[in-house]
Amino acid sequence: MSETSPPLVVNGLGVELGGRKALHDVDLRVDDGEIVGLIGPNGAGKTTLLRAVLTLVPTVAGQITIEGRTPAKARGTIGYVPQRHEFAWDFPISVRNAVRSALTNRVTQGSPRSRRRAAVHEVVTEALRRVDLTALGDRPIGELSGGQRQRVLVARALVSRPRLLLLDEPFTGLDVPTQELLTRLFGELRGEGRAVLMTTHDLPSAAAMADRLVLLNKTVVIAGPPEQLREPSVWLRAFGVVASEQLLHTLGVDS
Ligand SMILES: Nc1ncnc2c1ncn2[C@@H]1O[C@H](COP(=O)(O)OP(=O)(O)OP(=O)(O)O)[C@@H](O)[C@H]1O
Repeated sequence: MSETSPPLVVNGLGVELGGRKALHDVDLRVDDGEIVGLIGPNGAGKTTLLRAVLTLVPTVAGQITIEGRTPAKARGTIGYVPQRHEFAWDFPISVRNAVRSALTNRVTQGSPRSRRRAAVHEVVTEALRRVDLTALGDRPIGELSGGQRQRVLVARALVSRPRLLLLDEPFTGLDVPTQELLTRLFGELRGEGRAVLMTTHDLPSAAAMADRLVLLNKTVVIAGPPEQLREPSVWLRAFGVVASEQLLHTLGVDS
């Protein structure tokens, strides 16, 4: 791993799915200690972009570099929070074991053999603590609420202490206390120098917490700090609509 190469650089990325262009000419960069909000309408390609970084979909053009390496070489080093419905919640496993199963050897390989069990216990306990799930460690994952499930997914992403985190709609369907817990946690991760790329439909939260917003509609329409994106036409273009007072109202952008 190169500490000097950025956590994520995407250049001229193209992806085709089912014979149609899902993404074209996408340029994007996420730096250490930065939260980037990936925003766009349904079908804009937000999840596809995350999946391309994870090598879960093939690319047809461009390059992706993760800490200076190809996605194939960087596999297993990225923290990924998929959408909740993508996880097998009916698998008979406890919360603690669900988090432990996401742990890559990289984290404990520096520990002597005799210490390895204790090292695993420590990192799993720490991940559970950070998402406030310590009390539910023995609970079968199938018995969890939606908010608790989301916190399991975040703990799974954190347990290997990745430099780059990809979060796919982490706030969808959460109550306010859980949203606040995750917002606080993502802020802490930024403070630790981690890089976070997060898709969301929660535009006000994204504008409040992200250092930069990337408006995507098959390609990057515009990117910048939230305060620089106050021009209504930018949002209307990104969302492919002519005028939407409600959209602008949601965003707090003056029409
Ligand atoms: N496996 C697939 N085969 C064919 N087309 C696909 C596949 N997966 C996604 N697509 C298409 O690719 C486009 C981008 O989808 P994607 O899920 O990346 O969008 P998104 O921005 O995440 O949308 P949403 O906000 O609805 O989650 C859509 O038109 C979608 O129908």
